[in-house]
Amino acid sequence: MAPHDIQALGSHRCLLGESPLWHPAEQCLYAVDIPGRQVLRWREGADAPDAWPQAAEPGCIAARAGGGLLVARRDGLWALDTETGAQALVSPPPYDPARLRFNDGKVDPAGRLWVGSISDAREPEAVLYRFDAGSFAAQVTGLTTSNGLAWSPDGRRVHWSDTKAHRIYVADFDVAAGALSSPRVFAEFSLRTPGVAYGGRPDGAAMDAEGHYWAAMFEGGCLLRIAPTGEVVRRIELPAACPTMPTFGGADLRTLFVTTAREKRPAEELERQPLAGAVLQLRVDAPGLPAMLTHS
Ligand SMILES: O=C1O[C@H](CS(=O)(=O)O)[C@@H](O)[C@H](O)[C@H]1O
Repeated sequence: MAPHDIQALGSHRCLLGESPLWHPAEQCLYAVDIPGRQVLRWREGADAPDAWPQAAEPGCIAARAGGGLLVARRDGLWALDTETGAQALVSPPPYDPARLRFNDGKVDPAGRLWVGSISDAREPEAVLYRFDAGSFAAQVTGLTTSNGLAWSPDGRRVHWSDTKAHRIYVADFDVAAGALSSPRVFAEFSLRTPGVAYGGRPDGAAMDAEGHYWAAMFEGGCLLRIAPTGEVVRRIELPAACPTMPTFGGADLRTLFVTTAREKRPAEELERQPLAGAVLQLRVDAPGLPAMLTHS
């Protein structure tokens, strides 16, 4: 694949794909379809993914050190045995599932799962949690759509976003303690303004080995590569208006896989953008950081 030759991974289309994960031990791609209520896995060369139906919307997944996945669903945190298909509740949710569900999540450099929630009514009642030793501890409150988690290559800075607020934040991170401090705005984007072209809002993200943060811009139809200073240094246009999250994969971690959404998009847009809902793939120069495994 030439640079910026953007293709769909097979013919599968998600309603709202999210949480792409290149499994470092299995060398294959996983993702979720949130409203489609499925965990998906693409094996090398397969057109259609394997699918594990879920009883509630899965917001994100993480690879477990002992094998299988953790699935953060509206109704709690679940273990999924990808060999047998068995599912077991690990923890109930730390919120009211009638109003919130889990959204973006990622494993920190010490193997703890961090996962945030999203408010169905898009009120600022969502929280970013750390899950460790069997319990959730709130780390950031007052969010609307917790998203965009990514650690710097040295593990000393953590980033997250609030999609509705159009902001990405950064904080110092103490790996041993699993604690963030000095949160500040990393990058911010214009809200929708009548008469002005809309650039989208920051959704899921991935970090490359050079310490640049890649943000999917929901309704902006692009990926942004953002330097550690917060400056946007590159923009890659995508053939889908609603990318939701990138992740680095392939043997050299230089293939960027990007989940996208087609749910609730206008019919004329879907006609113009037949790849909406696909997992997109493109080659990039700087490799990404491998996904961490969780010990939970
Ligand atoms: O449900 C979701 O939607 C949001 C986009 S928005 O909050 O509706 O603008 C997306 O960012 C999120 O990742 C997804 O889970």
